[in-house]
Amino acid sequence: MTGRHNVSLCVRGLTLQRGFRRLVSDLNLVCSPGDIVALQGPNGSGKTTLLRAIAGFHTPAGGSVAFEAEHGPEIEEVGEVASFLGHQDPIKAGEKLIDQLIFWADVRGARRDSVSEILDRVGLSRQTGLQGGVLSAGQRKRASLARLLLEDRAVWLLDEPASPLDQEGRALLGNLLDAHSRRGGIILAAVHDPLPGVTARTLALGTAESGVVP
Ligand SMILES: Nc1ncnc2c1ncn2[C@@H]1O[C@H](COP(=O)(O)OP(=O)(O)OP(=O)(O)O)[C@@H](O)[C@H]1O
Repeated sequence: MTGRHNVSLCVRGLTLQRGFRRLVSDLNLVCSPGDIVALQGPNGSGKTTLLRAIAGFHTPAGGSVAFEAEHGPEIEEVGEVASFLGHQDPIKAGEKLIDQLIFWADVRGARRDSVSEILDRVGLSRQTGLQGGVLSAGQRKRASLARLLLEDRAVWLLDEPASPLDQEGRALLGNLLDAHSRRGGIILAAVHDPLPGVTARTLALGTAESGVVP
């Protein structure tokens, strides 16, 4: 893992729409290195859509999302600085876990030799040779967390990261979030329950503050 992260996130006047439904109006959000934000709101209020818009997977109806690095070269693509962990894990059923992690390491410019240590960190050292399809739901979530660690991006965009982790998995997640924030990483997480192990500021969607009241 490299040194400290120094990326900031600036969301200005963001408006998000799905079909005829406006989910977010004129949202402003600034995150500095180390910030943790919990996105809260009822089902369908737009938490996933907001994460996807910040990740560059959903085109906003208005406004802008910008990442800025304090030092270093200009950021050309979101993927250089952000990892997105969605509802659906990216684990392929018919491939061994270790091979999938090595593939991600290659694609995302990470070191292959860190894969075993990272799988160990997320409690999957005994599952490395198993096919993705036989992993439990919680093990697949742990594998997604391994991908986050492997990619080592500054900004983590997480959709319900604690689901469906067991108690020990939640404690592990809490440690990872805390360590990421202490290194200057930014975390935005859509949640229905408080994030484990860390104190987050809350951004509530589906309220007058987010510009839309359901
Ligand atoms: N691909 C899509 N096409 C059309 N509408 C969509 C699409 N994806 C989501 N929506 C709609 O956008 C709204 C917001 O969905 P979103 O998944 O962002 O909510 P959420 O706050 O993350 O909900 P939950 O708490 O249930 O995960 C919902 O009404 C949903 O039906």
